[in-house]
Amino acid sequence: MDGPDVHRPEAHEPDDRVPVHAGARGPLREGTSATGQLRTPYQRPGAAEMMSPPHTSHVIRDPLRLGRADRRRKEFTVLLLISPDGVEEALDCAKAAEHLDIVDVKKPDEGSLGANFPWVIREIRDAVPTDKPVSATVGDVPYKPGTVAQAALGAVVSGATYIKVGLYGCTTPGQGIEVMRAVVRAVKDHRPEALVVASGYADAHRIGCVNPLALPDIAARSGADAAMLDTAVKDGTRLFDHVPPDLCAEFVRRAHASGLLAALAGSVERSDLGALTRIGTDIVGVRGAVCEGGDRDAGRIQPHLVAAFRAEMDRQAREQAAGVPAAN
Ligand SMILES: O=C[C@H](O)COP(=O)(O)O
Repeated sequence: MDGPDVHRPEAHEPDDRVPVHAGARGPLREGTSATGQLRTPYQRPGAAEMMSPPHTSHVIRDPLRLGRADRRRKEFTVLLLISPDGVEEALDCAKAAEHLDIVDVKKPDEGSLGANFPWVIREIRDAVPTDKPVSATVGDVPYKPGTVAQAALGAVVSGATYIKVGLYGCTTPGQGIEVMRAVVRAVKDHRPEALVVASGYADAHRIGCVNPLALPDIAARSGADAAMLDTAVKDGTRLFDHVPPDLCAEFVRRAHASGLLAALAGSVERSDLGALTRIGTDIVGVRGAVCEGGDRDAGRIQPHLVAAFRAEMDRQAREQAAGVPAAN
């Protein structure tokens, strides 16, 4: 393929024609967009409003009752998804419930999007306040639509209302769409209001899976509700090391153009929040940054770190809504 080191599908291109790999030539590079639209301001279509109470923070929940300043702030409001590794940490999340929006059940020792046990999802659902949606990862999944659909059903039956699928074993958009269509059917047949999240990996070039910028199209064409990026290899490298801010902005633009929520994660730190807020992501997913010592494996989620993370998110939203250039 000529030009940039990865293929960048157009928003509605039938990607299943294209055997897209991020390839072995390295991460996405800043300024290499083939679209030329990266810095074009996009109109957020109000994707966040598609989530109904209690799925949203109060700012997003009541758009019609907002004043002008609040409406502007809402444009920059990001939902905070925190990933505990089990019931104990979920209880710590519950202590910080006022500062977070979504509790995301995973099993980090089984992978970046490692799936936890159904009974853990259920216990966590019971442990966190009922106005906080519980998300569950189905795993870093293989290209096996039947297997993955059944796992996704397990997650929704267990009480999760966001079902996240990491398309680890899919090497083409066509494979991703096949898996996600099966998941959407399995989940929505059981619980139509549940949200399905198609997740790819910012460091796809390291594992040979589907191009991260193809995720919005995969999500849209399979009937999913959100497109997400995380990192597959948790080795200290971060989202922006692999997909720089301008390409994350393109990811968000494509998701919004298809009426999807956009979610970004991958060893995100407080210092990334300025860029993430400007980009307009709807959800930021975090674990390491709110764990003791910043250690997602050995550390445990600390309520005061969740509060501090949220405080910085709020500061960024306020300052950007006011047009003040934020400090980062
Ligand atoms: O879904 C979010 C992930 O759990 C992010 O974890 P991380 O911040 O440690 O990369």
